[in-house]
Amino acid sequence: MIATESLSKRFPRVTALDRLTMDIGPGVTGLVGANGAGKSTMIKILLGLSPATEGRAEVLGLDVATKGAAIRERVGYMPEHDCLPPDVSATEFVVHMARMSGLPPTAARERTADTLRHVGLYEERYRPIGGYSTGMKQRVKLAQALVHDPQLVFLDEPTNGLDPVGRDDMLDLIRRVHTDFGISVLVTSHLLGELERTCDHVVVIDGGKLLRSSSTTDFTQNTAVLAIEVTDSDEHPDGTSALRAAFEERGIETSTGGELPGAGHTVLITAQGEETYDIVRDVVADLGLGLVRMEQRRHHIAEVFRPADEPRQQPFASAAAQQTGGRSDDH
Ligand SMILES: Nc1ncnc2c1ncn2[C@@H]1O[C@H](COP(=O)(O)OP(=O)(O)OP(=O)(O)O)[C@@H](O)[C@H]1O
Repeated sequence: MIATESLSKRFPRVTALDRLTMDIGPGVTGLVGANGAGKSTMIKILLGLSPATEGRAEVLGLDVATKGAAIRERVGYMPEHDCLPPDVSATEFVVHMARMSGLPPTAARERTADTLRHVGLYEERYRPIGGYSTGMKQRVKLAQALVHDPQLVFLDEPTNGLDPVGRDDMLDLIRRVHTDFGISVLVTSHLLGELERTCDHVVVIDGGKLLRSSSTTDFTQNTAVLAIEVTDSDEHPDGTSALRAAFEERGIETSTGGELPGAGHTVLITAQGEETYDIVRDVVADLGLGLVRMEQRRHHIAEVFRPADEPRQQPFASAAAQQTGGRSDDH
């Protein structure tokens, strides 16, 4: 779908993209990087709106240097910043964008109604956009990117400014753009964590350079940590503590499951090999407890780039910012 080869973009004072080579297939792909990493610059080059300084890129097999108009016919674009006219309704605006894309009047109206229904704006579609919430405005921007039924959409920071619930809704919507309509998606974010459940593939850039390009499952490989949850019993009213004590007696270090709800009932141990599973089975049986869950923990994408001993190299927003949906330099 997208291929770049040694792509660079130099502004007088800054190199926004530095010899970046990548290959992106169909599906939902996340382009992740801190603010200023070069994400928006990449999208503008891929749309043929801004020329690269060197290197080349193709979108849907079309050269960005010479086929910009043909690319924009086939690709939808949701820009990062607010760009909506306040005095017109979502219907008027999206119909206008559909007409600009070349749809005849009737088709434009029909596609607009369908698309606004899909993004969850059907009820409010005749109200002026100026009175919309941030989440509703983001949906209008998404609708205008989809209205001409593109093969691919570029979504630039679509969760920007949304609260955690609004972000989850938007991420679900993005996933459905692909599953319901077969449209491939390139979505940018400065929050690694939010792309984990949305994207099939993640490309990470920092300072205009490619840090990593992998499928999401490669990022989230199994760890050696086993999470175990047991029932309580009459003999052991606190089954979790009894289990921890039994492991410690056998020289197996334990910890609890972290901050998540219910984590206090989860015991974590490090698997040394297949025999660890037998040990767990025997320990739980000896205590007369019920085994509720035993599973291998998976990495979270953000952990891959947040090694505990190298916090200064972590190029992305802090975990706290990820949880609150905040960003340090909103603009
Ligand atoms: N037209 C321009 N002229 C000069 N410098 C620019 C221009 N556009 C972008 N830059 C610089 O290029 C670098 C990459 O910017 P870009 O907007 O692509 O980053 P980004 O990853 O999209 O971040 P953000 O989410 O903050 O927009 C930044 O240092 C930015 O200041």
